[in-house]
Amino acid sequence: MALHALPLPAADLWLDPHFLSPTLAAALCDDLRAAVPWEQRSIRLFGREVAQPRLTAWYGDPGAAYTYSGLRWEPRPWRQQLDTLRRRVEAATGHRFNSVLLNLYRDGHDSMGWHADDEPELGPAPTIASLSLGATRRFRLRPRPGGPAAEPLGLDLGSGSLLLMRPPTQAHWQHALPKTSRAVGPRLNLTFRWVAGG
Ligand SMILES: O=C(O)CCC(=O)C(=O)O
Ligand SMILES: [Fe+2]
Repeated sequence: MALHALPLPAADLWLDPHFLSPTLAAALCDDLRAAVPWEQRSIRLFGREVAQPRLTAWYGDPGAAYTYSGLRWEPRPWRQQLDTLRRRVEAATGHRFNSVLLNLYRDGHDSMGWHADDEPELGPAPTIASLSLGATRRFRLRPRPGGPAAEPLGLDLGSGSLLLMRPPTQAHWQHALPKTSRAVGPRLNLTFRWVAGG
């Protein structure tokens, strides 16, 4: 029940595989899947609208608006249970967060491509706390072009795990949640963030 440091050069990465109990994690996963107004957003890719291969939702303090893949997102007001989770994550990490992006990966076809969370709203040194619920999926990290001469890393993020990415992780590494051909159930991921102006 504590974060431990993962040895990765030019990064500051911490993992608690058992941040939430399996029972609480499963209950939260079921409840959020049912209660959140999930949307499938599109991103503009080479001038074409492409549906994201996952469902998303965005909650936060008033004014914590965020531009994600060229889209401006106004946050929904905190659900009680998300606010409670935020407070727990803040206590465990020692960082403050004013918003959370929820991703629902319905099955192994849903995914997230390689990226770094380095949008201007996140400031020069973003800290991101990532809570996973439901099916275990492999989260991958690789050095950014010109980044450290280091091997890519794969982390199996299980239900109730908390991953903390502190600076300079986003500056030197990219991450992704690849598709899998394994039969997997739904996975929910919550990334708590601090958005400037919120
Ligand atoms: O689903 C995950 O574990 C990663 C999500 C992520 O990278 C993001 O929301 O920026
Ligand atoms: Fe990310």
